[in-house]
Amino acid sequence: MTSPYNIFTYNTLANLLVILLSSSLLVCSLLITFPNYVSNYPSPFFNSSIAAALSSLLATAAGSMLVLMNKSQTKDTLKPFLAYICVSSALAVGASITTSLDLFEDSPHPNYIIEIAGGSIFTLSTLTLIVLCIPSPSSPPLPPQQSFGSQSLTDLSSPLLPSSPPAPPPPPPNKKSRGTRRLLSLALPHRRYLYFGCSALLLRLPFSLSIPHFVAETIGALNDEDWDYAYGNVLLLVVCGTIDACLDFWCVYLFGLCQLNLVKTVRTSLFTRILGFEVAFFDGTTVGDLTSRLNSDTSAMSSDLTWFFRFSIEATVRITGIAGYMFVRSRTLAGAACTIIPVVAIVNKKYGDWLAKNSKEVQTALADANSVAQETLSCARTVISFANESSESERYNEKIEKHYLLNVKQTIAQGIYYMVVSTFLVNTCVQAALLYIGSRLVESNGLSVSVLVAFMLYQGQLQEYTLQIFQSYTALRQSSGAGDKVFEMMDRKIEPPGVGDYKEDDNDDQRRTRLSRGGIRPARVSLKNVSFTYNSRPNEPVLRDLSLDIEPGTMVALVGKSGCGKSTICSLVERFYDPDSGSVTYDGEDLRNLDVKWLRGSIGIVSQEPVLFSGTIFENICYGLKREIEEEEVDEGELRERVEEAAKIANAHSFVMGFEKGYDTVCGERGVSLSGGQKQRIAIARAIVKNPALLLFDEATAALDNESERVVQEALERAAGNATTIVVAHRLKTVQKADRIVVIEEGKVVESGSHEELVKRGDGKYAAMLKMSRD
Ligand SMILES: Nc1ncnc2c1ncn2[C@@H]1O[C@H](COP(=O)(O)OP(=O)(O)OP(=O)(O)O)[C@@H](O)[C@H]1O
Repeated sequence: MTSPYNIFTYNTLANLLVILLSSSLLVCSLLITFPNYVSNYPSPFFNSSIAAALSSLLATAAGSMLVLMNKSQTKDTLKPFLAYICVSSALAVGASITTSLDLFEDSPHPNYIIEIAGGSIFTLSTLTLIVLCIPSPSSPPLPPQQSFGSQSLTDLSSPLLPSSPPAPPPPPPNKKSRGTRRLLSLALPHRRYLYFGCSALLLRLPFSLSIPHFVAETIGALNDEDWDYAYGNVLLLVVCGTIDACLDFWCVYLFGLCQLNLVKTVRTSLFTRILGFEVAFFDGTTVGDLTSRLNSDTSAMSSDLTWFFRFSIEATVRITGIAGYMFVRSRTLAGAACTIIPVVAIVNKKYGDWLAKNSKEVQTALADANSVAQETLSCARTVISFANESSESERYNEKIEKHYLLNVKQTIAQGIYYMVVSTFLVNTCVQAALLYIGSRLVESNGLSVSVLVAFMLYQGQLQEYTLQIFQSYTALRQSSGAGDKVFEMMDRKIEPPGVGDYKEDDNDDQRRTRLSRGGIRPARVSLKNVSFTYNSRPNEPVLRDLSLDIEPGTMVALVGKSGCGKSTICSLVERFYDPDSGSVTYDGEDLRNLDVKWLRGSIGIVSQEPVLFSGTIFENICYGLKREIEEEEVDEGELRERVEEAAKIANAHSFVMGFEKGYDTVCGERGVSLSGGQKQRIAIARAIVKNPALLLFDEATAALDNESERVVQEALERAAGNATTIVVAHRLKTVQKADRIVVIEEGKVVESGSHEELVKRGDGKYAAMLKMSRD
């Protein structure tokens, strides 16, 4: 194993060596260039020495940047150095070719092909070097399972599940580059749009690039009073411009399509992932936060990513083409036009890093504001009834103000960036320098006016696309800021009771056959020496060494003071949480060995506040048969029959038929258009329509008035007919028919027996509770 000390020495030496070499090259080139320029002596080495000077200047700047950026000394930092040395050599080759071209300068047929090749190598090398400098030097490869690659949607989350045996912990990643690389890999499944988009782009570029040339040629022809040539160029401009415009549609459409698909994929995979999280995760996360992740973060990360591909490709091709054209027409002016590139690279790198950090904060602030809005709007009735509208508005304003201030900061930074880079450096300095050098060349008859005009037009484009290539990088960093938050959630380890952690083992088929529908039912449920504490309150144990055995087909009622742990027992039976010690078994099998989806599918639950979905009554009852419907196990007629049968047992059929649209009546969001008792009866129908082996009624009648309670209680008793039933109840009169009543106190079973047995005891806890409730 290489010691960190060795790597450090190697990296530092490599950097120093490269800087030393390129600096000497720079000094030599300047020594040749300046005397030539000052004396205006037309040396054959004049232009090429400028190129050599520039390339070595770039090499020096890039080398220094690498040293500055090389903070983490990992093995991967070697890669950019090797690439850097290769690119530096390419620069030197480019410069030498350009130099050798001057030897042909006096020949009657200058070799333009070699000139173009020399210029292109120079430009491409420069761009490659800068692009290489931009990412952080240490970018450890993604472990294969974390790369999205061409994986399917479900595959996106599957690698993140705990595996058996547990994988060794991954090495600490470089978050910055990992996020960006992972973001880029997201586009891979949609690469066909990118391929076609890029083809359309490459096809249109020659037409698009030729336009300034025709403009310059027309102006030159007007100057020479060559009218036919001028009109011919105008015609060519119109033809090329029209073709360019038609192909532009396909570029916008295909890249846009890629973006839409990207957003869709990220959203659905994130949504699936979130639904797989364990219940404890939802205890500590607000809905607003999650919707923010799903809406703004996913669209922020995807929108810039697609345009990154488009603009970086377009800009690279345009820059190469323009630089090639410039080097053919005047290498001196071309060299001057390219000097700005490394400066823009450095400024952009700094700006991009800052923007990524700030954009993460902006997204967090927006998520906070969303949480408040979501919470307030979902409890609008309560807010209004307490006349707290203004204080809630104030709370939202505070959060949105923070978001606003962060955006103001970003806008100021944006303003400074455009002022310095775009307006001052590019528009002012470079234009003035080119006009000055160009005028000197025109004065000494080294250049025609039409070439200078073409240069001025092309240099505008050159600078614009140079900026664009860096801005697309900046946008990528910005989207990776939002992407980090999405990936954080994607990578979040699912704790055991989540639905996403299920791993089949050899015994599963056996178990499922034994326990599947038609197998043992109703179910037998046992809790053996169960102790449990919620993670969010580690110092407050809820259940303490609790044991409870529930015979198949019996109804067991859990009673006790508020907060003694009754609902927690139901949550453990549903495997929303795992006990800290002891075990919960279902037909003798520890819940941890069962497919959690299958387990929950065999349990029907009715809680105190049933949540109905916004669809029709029929759809709400069918919700309990989702799997069967998806797998086409029930046909439409059978479905109607089962729904009506369940509704009849739940005492819901008659009131549903009283509605004008019957089962097609819309429940409204969260069932607002139904009364509490009606909602509860729909919820009972929903729970029993799947014919569950175990029914959990968690204070199902607690919120109802006497009449509704009676109807619902009747429904519950009828529904309990075929299943093992656990009833949690406050009102003792609702549990008197239970086979067994279990009294819980401080997380322990303190008494158990039928109503009659417990009453007979006289001095027991139940008898006392009963007496109190009658008083
Ligand atoms: N998600 C949670 N996170 C942390 N603590 C919780 C959570 N749910 C319940 N608790 C705490 O656990 C204890 C038992 O709660 P549980 O809901 O099981 O009581 P309960 O007997 O059903 O009460 P009630 O009859 O009032 O519904 C309480 O102190 C409660 O505050």
